[in-house]
Amino acid sequence: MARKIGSRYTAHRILGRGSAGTVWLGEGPDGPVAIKLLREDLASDEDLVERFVQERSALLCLDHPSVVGVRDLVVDGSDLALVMQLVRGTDLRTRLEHDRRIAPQPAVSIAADVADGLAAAHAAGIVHRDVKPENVLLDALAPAGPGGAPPALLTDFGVAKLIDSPRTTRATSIIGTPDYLAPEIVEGLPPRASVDIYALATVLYELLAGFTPFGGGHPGAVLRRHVTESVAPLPGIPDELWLLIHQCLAKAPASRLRAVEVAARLRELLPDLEGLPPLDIDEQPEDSYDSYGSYDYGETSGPGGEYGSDAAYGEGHAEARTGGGTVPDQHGRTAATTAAGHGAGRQSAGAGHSGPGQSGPGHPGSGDSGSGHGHGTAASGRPRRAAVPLVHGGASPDSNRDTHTSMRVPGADELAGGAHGTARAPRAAGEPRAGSARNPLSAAAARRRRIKLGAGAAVIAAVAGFGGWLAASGDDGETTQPAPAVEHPEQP
Ligand SMILES: Nc1ncnc2c1ncn2[C@@H]1O[C@H](COP(=O)(O)OP(=O)(O)OP(=O)(O)O)[C@@H](O)[C@H]1O
Repeated sequence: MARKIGSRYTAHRILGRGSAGTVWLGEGPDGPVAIKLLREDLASDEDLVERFVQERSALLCLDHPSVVGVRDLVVDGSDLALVMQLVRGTDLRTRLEHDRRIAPQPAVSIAADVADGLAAAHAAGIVHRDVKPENVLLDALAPAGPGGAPPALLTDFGVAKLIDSPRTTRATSIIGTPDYLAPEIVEGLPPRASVDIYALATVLYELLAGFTPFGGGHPGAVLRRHVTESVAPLPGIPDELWLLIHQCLAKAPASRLRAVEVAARLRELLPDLEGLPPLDIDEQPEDSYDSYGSYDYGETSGPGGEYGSDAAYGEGHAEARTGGGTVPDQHGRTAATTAAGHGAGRQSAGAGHSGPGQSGPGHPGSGDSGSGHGHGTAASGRPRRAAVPLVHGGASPDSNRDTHTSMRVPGADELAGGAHGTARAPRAAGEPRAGSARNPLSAAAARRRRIKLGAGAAVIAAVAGFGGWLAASGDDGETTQPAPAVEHPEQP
């Protein structure tokens, strides 16, 4: 059923739903558009409406082929709407869930497009802060690029921050998508352009591997891994490509490349990746993951359940996010909004991309930990990462696709309790698990495994502390205004 949005737009039918609202196929004076109609509770938030209007010019000025253009912002009675360029296609999450893994050449082509979009945004002083497959749209009508990849466009600039309301924002809070959060955000530093690079590298890794490098299990465990764990090379990945991903996943923001460099380097790699099949990686959950005391998101309870409780998240102000719509599957991610941090100038705990125990770039297979990923799965019957339900009303029963979550930023001592220097090592399909009786390297591997289990015990203790860390916050953080939506990123 059609409805008017302001005086100039008509919304015809729902294209999909996200955490912030519903996206409609609409019509404006210049033709078809996509209209993101924000949730009523957001639209009735005066502070948010004010920020929405303040952001208007910044959002409207970003004009790039790899960025979904914002055409208009409409404030009309109880309607608050973002009018966008209509992209006819699908989002990258849907594609990934269908294909599970994407071959190197099209994956790199998609990532290069996103890097181009980020480069334009960063040059304009805008940090996205929510780079993830859901926010990458694939244009099915435009001519395909290398490896048949459709052109990719980054969307939702500034939206995550807009809905990050002041009353829920504390200097000590993290509000975000755990899988894609850069370590410095976990440590409470303000997000700079380099957080987008880290998230983009995470997305590229995920396209190639079928899972994110540090994801899986309890969100607290995911955050800890960003700070304390290194990532081992994906089996079979071309060295140059791994080098690039590894550099962009550096713990120290300054060690990461700038978006413009990432785009150029990715495009340079494209010819050599032609014809390569998707990586052959075993992504079954591994029992070693249990040593982290972690949980599969898919096993979390529904609204009001274990992870939906205020106690589990301390501050109890998580916002409901709705999902569903045209994207049929359920995910366990939350938008990467974050409170403006504090203590600028602090070093990342895991500073330096060649920290202790971290696998060096360009050494495929050198990771030595058997720690698994515990990842959920797509429509294939494998367990899935479902959402961490954090509902303050408004989420429909089938809409656990995305949530906002909020946690207290851990102290240095809390982070130091983690498994420093471990490298998560994905296995090639069919390769025996490290330390198993079938593994020809079993003596050394078994020794490492014992060490790992010892570390695991320490981690269980640390995670217990981490749980307290999650539960203990609430009144200790001073209430702050969120950082301005348009930032002036310090280029790494
Ligand atoms: N400009 C657009 N053109 C066409 N379809 C769009 C456009 N923007 C969003 N969509 C579709 O609308 C749906 C919801 O998008 P939305 O941005 O609200 O949520 P999301 O990004 O999937 O999740 P979240 O906002 O919770 O992170 C998605 O399926 C997306 O593919």
